Amino acid sequence: MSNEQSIADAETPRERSQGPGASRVGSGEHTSIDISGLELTYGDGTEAVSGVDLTVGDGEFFGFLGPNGAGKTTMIKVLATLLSPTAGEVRVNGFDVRTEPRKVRESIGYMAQETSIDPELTAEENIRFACEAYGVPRGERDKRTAELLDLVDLEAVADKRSEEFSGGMKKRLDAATALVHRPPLVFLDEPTTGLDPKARNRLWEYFQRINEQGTTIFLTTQYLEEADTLCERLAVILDGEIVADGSPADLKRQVGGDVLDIELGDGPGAQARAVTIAHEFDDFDNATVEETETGISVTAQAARQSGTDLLVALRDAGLIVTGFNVRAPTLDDVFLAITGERVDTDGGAAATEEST
Ligand SMILES: Nc1ncnc2c1ncn2[C@@H]1O[C@H](COP(=O)(O)OP(=O)(O)OP(=O)(O)O)[C@@H](O)[C@H]1O
Repeated sequence: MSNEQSIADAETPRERSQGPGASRVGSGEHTSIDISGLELTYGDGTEAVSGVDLTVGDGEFFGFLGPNGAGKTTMIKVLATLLSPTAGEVRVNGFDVRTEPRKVRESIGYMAQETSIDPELTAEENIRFACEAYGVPRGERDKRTAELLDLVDLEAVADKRSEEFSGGMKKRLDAATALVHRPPLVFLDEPTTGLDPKARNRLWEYFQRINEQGTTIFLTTQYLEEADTLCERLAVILDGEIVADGSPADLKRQVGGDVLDIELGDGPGAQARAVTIAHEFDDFDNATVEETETGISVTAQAARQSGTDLLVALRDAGLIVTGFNVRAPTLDDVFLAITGERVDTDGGAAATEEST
């Protein structure tokens, strides 16, 4: 049997936080999320999260990364009280997810992967509906609705049915509905997947604005550029365990050195031979070497100093080097070094934006 609960079970909130930046509720004074020894095993025996310890401070813009199936959505569902932990302690805004789930729900916003807006309703009606569902007092609904339409830049289309909206507009409306009760903490589960860069940028501005106003943000994303731009701190989850935690700059430093990208001319087994030569190279102890589409990529402390020596060694071995570049590591390289795989972002950049 599934241990998943429905957020629709949540009772209408009675107590309400006073808005982004409102004083912290519950016992954890400066901690939005406090997780210790969290385990989540599904009914079929799948261990989706095993032994996670994690703290997210008040007002942080926190990013949670990992390959498909690593356990990101499962973690968000536990934090949003949609799944009950198998073991461990989890407090959200100071409230225990097991014993105080209603208080947790009242104090968070949750933007799931699938938008929850009603296509038959206009933008304004969708926000009003969310105000009702979250128990925003009647006298405040007009002002709150107008504020949110302005915040996500949808005033001009307030009276249009949302089924006519582009993918980016739907996402922005969905984000607005997650905020009607002014939660101090918002979960964004892959909020920009499938959007084109322009639509993505508009959502980024909006997320940055609410974070500047004091809202803590917990974001999962498959776009590492997004995590790099927005997040002050990141954690990487792999097979249900956190394997790295730090600022984007910290994580890049941990990769150890720089990245040397080498392009090779055609030739039988050119890339495989180049990988072997790079591995045999004394200066590149502990280097990460991988084949790329057009050549190889070497991540090593000595990439800058000894890169040309490797190029000479490749030429001496009869390989044709058609180009090379030394650069600082990106989060993509961090991800590769930690998880052994590049992020798969297939299916992204699909929707078109923007008719307004
Ligand atoms: N309802 C379920 N029952 C059983 N196993 C599940 C269930 N939901 C997820 N899983 C498994 O739990 C593991 C973690 O899944 P989860 O969806 O949390 O990963 P994720 O990091 O969010 O991946 P994605 O980026 O693909 O959404 C995977 O092995 C997945 O197959």
